[in-house]
Amino acid sequence: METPHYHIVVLPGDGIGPEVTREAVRVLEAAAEAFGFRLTTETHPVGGAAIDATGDPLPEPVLQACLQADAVLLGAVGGPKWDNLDRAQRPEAGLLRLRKALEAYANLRPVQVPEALADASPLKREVVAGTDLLIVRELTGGIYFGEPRGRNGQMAWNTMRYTREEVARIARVAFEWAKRRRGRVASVDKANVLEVSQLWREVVSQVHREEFPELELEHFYVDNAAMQLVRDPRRFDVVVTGNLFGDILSDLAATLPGSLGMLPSASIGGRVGLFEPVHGSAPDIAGQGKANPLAAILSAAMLLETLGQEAAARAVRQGVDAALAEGVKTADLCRAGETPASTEAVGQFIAAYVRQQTPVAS
Ligand SMILES: NC(=O)C1=CN([C@@H]2O[C@H](COP(=O)(O)OP(=O)(O)OC[C@H]3O[C@@H](n4cnc5c(N)ncnc54)[C@H](O)[C@@H]3O)[C@@H](O)[C@H]2O)C=CC1
Ligand SMILES: CC(C)CC(=O)C(=O)O
Ligand SMILES: [Mg+2]
Repeated sequence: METPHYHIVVLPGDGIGPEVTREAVRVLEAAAEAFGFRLTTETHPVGGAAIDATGDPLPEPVLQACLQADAVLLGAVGGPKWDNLDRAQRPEAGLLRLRKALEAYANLRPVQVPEALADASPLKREVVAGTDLLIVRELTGGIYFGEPRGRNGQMAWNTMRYTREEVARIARVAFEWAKRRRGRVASVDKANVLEVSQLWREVVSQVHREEFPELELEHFYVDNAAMQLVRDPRRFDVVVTGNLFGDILSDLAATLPGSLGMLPSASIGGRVGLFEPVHGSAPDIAGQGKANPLAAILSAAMLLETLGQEAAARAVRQGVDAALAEGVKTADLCRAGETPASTEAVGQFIAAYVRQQTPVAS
């Protein structure tokens, strides 16, 4: 059989983006070696780095490279240096344009609390231990993209807008994942106030009734969902919600494993998937070798899975578990008295672990 070959575009971005992406690429290269596939990478600037190089946060050649790749691995964009630019010129605008151009409308954000992290959470161990939920966030619609938008001297305005089709397709993604998991979907909206949420609720209910009646569906208002997520996270299996609510709830959910540095994501829907940690560029710790690379490494595991390299993805996840079990972890996960490992040391540990794995004979 011909050796599979994957071409990955790597967009390190800004702040800790390059630091965590370097470790994710190290682990991907180890996986290719151990599991017998070919991996080539091509690295481009995005966000602030691209603004500095070209004046544009998503230069056209970078976008074209992404559209032609097998997958895109991104670090994070943004930082104080670019905070005073007009909205459309900011690093974040480049990322939003990339998501839209890739038609990556479904953002999958798994949140798990492995045993080794139950004490890293600011919440009680008995509340968080064993949490295993999946946030399915709509990524190319809602208030981040709605028109009209703008500002004048006296006011500013944005539009939260969803079509029936946009809601139905993200609802289907959530129900399909629930089928493969524990069969429960929680849909989050603000239907007691917003028309757009009333439509959201109506369409999610219709997709449930007509296409997935065997699954369980609950509706939550977003304020209550935020409270329930920290009060009793294990009640959730799949959580489906819009762009803004999903953005906020996923950072909130990072308190469950104890750090934003633990949450990976996959953004899918178009031909090319985009894989990136949930966190941002963390300017407060950039350049210090402190950043937790696990969110980026787990995003690389999601990339491998999406490309059909399930065994390699499993080995990467086991490598992450092994690092945590052995206490090879960055400062954000350490309790008093524990010695933190550097970003690089964590990546090296997991790459070495993956290299030792023997693929299952096919
Ligand atoms: N996908 C992306 O590229 C995103 C970019 N941003 C941008 O990032 C910049 C900073 O935004 P913030 O609100 O500070 O959010 P942030 O996610 O960068 O940081 C929030 C807090 O979490 C910590 N943190 C984040 N990732 C970490 C990691 N891997 N290891 C250890 N600690 C970690 C940071 O040190 C900070 O205290 C802004 O310009 C923002 O627009 C924010 C979120 C997503
Ligand atoms: C455009 C990004 C900065 C939005 C964000 O925080 C995210 O996607 O998690
Ligand atoms: Mg966010």
